[in-house]
Amino acid sequence: MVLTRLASEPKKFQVLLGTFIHSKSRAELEYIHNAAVAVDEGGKIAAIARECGSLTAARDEVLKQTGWAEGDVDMVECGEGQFFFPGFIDTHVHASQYPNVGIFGKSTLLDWLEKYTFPLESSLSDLAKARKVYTACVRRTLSHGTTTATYYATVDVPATNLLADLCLSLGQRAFVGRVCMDRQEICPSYYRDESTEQSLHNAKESIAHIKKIDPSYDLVSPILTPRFAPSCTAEGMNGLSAIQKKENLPVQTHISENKGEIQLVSDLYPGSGSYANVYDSHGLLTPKTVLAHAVHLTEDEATLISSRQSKVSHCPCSNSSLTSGEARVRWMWEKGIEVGLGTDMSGGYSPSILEAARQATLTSRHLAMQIEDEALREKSKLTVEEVLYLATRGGALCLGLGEKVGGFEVGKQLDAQLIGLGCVQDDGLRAGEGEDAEGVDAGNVDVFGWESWEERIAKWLYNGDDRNTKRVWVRGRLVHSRR
Ligand SMILES: O=c1[nH]c(=O)c2nc[nH]c2[nH]1
Ligand SMILES: [Zn+2]
Repeated sequence: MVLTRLASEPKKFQVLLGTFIHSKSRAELEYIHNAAVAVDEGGKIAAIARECGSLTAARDEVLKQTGWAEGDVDMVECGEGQFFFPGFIDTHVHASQYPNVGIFGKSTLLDWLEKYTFPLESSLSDLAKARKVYTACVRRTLSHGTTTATYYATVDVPATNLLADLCLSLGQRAFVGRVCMDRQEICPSYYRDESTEQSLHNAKESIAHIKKIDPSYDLVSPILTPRFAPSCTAEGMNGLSAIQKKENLPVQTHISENKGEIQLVSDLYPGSGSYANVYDSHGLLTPKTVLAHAVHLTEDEATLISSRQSKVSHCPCSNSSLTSGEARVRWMWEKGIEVGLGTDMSGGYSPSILEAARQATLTSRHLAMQIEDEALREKSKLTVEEVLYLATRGGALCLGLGEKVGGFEVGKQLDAQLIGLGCVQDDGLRAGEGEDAEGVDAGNVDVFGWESWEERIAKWLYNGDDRNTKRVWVRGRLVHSRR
């Protein structure tokens, strides 16, 4: 089958034809074959025709349902070995740290911040440099299928606003956070807010900018971003909580990533009882709060976080790179906490949520190896289906986007990726020898033709990369194409 190019002047409507795969539940993927998804001019899914026997029948059915004339529609058809998958959701990523991916040596969190991270972030007050870094970051993450990213920018307001502008123009759904660091004795003198008052003022400035460029926060939303408890004062956190309540905004921060960090929090907030209590007593544990890492949470902290309906971003690449530890996803699920995935660049070494999903399975296996009881050990391992849920619907729920994105349903927006795997022919070569049918390198995944769909997905998870991400759409707009 031939994949139709989108015309440079897109038509009003689109119909995607082929196989659609998405999470039905945490445990189960749904495979919808011979299907058509109709997308309206606003990027919303208007109709779906499922299991029609052939793509022609699916196309006819969806045109009948919508009443659209064929001439008004751009058709996008899966090629051999291709399928549509929901766009990935990165619930925790530092756009400002993108140039440092892979550069962490043997450091752990607190020395890594001092040595690698604060100097880079502070240098992005140079707007030309910020433009270069942020453009590369947004383009790179889009190319890996990340349709929604929850970004930390820096303390600098103009650079943060620039990141929001770029997300809007490049078409990535994003939460953009100006980083609050108002605790003078902890934050480096060259990289911090001048005062608590200034910190809150700057947070509001960034919110006002985003409101101006995207008044309904349709694509880009501000997110309140106290860096982590050690870098913020009590007054600063209380002030952010007041803004949160007034504006009903999301919040992101870090929690319990590293033992030295936890000790620092306990020293700075004596009598608080726990790291989670520090945020809670300053009004920052809300249903719209995403807490990154949560590696060393206690039972009581998990119970508190669950009772506040706050969410957790699991960042396995980062937790391994900075030797922070292993977050217990299934334990958090059992506590009733919603969990998504974060790349946490550049604590994490990769811009890819597929890589984060892969590492989530491996981290769960490292946890399993510490369990004596065989049944419990098996249960603790995360499955392919579960980590792909974390990467899509789980992330959407963490960000309050569960009704908008994360799967293929009528009424949701089309945030999706077209995945192509390499099809091995009878001579052992792939079409075009080393290239797929489109003349583009199909990457590491060789499909021999006898694999079930479940096996193809497992091969994609464990060996896939951005070469398999052929097209990416956000709100129906084509935002990345490998051609
Ligand atoms: O992984 C992390 N990355 C950061 O930039 C950071 N700041 C505080 N705590 C952090 N953890
Ligand atoms: Zn982080």
